[in-house]
Amino acid sequence: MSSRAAAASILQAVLQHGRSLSAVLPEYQQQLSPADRAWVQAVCFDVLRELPRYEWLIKQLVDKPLKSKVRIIHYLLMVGLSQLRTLNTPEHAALSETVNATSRLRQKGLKGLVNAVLRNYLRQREALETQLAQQVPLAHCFPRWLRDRIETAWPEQSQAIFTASQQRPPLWLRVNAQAFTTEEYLALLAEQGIEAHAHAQRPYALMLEQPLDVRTLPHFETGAVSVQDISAQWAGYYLQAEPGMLVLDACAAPGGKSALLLEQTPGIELHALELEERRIPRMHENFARLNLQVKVMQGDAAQPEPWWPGQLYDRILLDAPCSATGILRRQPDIRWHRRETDIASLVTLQQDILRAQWQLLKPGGILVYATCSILPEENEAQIQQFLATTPDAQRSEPLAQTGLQILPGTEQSSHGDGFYYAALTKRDIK
Ligand SMILES: C[S@@+](CC[C@H](N)C(=O)[O-])C[C@H]1O[C@@H](n2cnc3c(N)ncnc32)[C@H](O)[C@@H]1O
Repeated sequence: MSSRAAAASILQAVLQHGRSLSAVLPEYQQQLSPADRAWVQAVCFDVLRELPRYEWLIKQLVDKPLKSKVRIIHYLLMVGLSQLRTLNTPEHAALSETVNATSRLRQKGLKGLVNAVLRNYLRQREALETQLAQQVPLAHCFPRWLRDRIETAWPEQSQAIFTASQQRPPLWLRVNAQAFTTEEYLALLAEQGIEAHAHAQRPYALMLEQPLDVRTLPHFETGAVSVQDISAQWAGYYLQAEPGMLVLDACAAPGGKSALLLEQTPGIELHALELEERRIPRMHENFARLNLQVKVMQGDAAQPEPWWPGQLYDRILLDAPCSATGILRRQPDIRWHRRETDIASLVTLQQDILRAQWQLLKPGGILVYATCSILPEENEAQIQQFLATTPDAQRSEPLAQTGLQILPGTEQSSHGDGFYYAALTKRDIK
C-alpha cells in the first residue's frame, strides 16, 4: 500500500468509522517502511488537528460533496492538501503521488477530480489561506462544546491552550535513578551529539532538543531512560513515599508512574492495578526492561473486593481515567470522538474510584489524585466535592491550599502536558 493511500484509509477509519487513531495507525504502519511510517503519522496528525480547516477547504474546492461510496477520496484530498499546506512536500510529488493513490484506492475514475482540486488549491492558495484564517480561526479546530468549556474555565489562558494543543510535543525523558545520575546521562548523550537539558525542579527529567527514535538512546534497552512527559514526573514528589511503605498505583497501565516511584524510592513495596487486561502485557514489558519488581493486579479500582490483598496502603496514586483534554496534542482524534455527555460520566467514575480507594488508605496515609485533564469538574471541583463529603480527608503539603492545575502552553507547564494533582491525607478521627 502506498503511504498516501494508507493515510487516507486511516483517516476514514478514524473519522467515518469512529475508530481510535492509536489503534488504527499501527495496523497500517506495519505495512510501511520506517520513513513512510513517520510520514503517515505526520499527515494524520496534521489533518486531525486542523480538521475543520480541511473540511472548509474541500467545500471551496469541490463542487458537490463526494458520495458515501467514494468517501475515501474525500480523505485522500485532505492528505493531498496536507502535503501542500503543512508538510512542504515538493508540489510535483504531492500531486502525482496523490493522484496515483486514487487508483490504489480503486477509484481510478476520480483521478481527474483529485488532480483538479489540488491544482486549484495551488492556483488560489494565497486567497484561500487568507480567507481560511478568518473563517476557521484556531479555536474552531476544537469542537464547540470543548472550546466553550476551555474558554469558560480559562478565559486568560485559552488561546495559549489552543495553540499548545496543536503543536508537536517535545520529547521528555526520565533518567533511571538506579542506573545513572542526570549529569552522567547528559554526558553520554553529549558523546553521541544529542542535545538535551535538565529540568530545574525535577532532578531526573531531561528534554531532548530534537525528537529521535528512543531505541537509539544510550542503554535504552537496559533501562537507563524512559519516555515520560515532564508533567507526569511530578507524581512521586507529591506522593512522598518512603522506603518500607506499601504503595498502590490504582490505575497503572502502561506503568510509567509506577516505574518512576520505584526508581526514585527503591525499597517501597508497589502494587500496580489495571482494569484492562489487554493493557497489562505492556506493563510487564516496561517493568522487565527497567528490572523493577512490581505486583501487577488486574481489577476495578472502584470495586476492591476481588483483588485487594487485605492490607491498607501507606500511599495511593490515583491517576484516574479522564477526558485527556490535557494531552490533545498527543491524541489529535480524541476531540472528535469525545462527546460532551462523556464528561459527566467520567466525573462519576472518578468519584466512585476515589471513594473506594479512600477506604484502602491507612490513617495518616496520603492519596494523590491526578488526571491529564484541564477541565475543573474532573479536577479541583471533584476534589472540593470529595473534601466536603469526606470528614477524614484533608489536603496535604505541599498542595495544602489547592490542587495544582498545569495548563498546556503556559510557562508553568515547561512545554509539558496539561495535568492536575491533588494530595490528600487521611486524618485519624477515632
Ligand atoms: C491515565 S491512565 C494511567 C497511566 C499510568 N498511571 C502511567 O503513568 O503510565 C489510566 C488507566 O486507568 C485504567 N482504568 C480505567 N478505569 C479503571 C478502573 N476502574 N480501575 C482500574 N484501572 C482503570 C485505564 O485502562 C488506563 O490504563
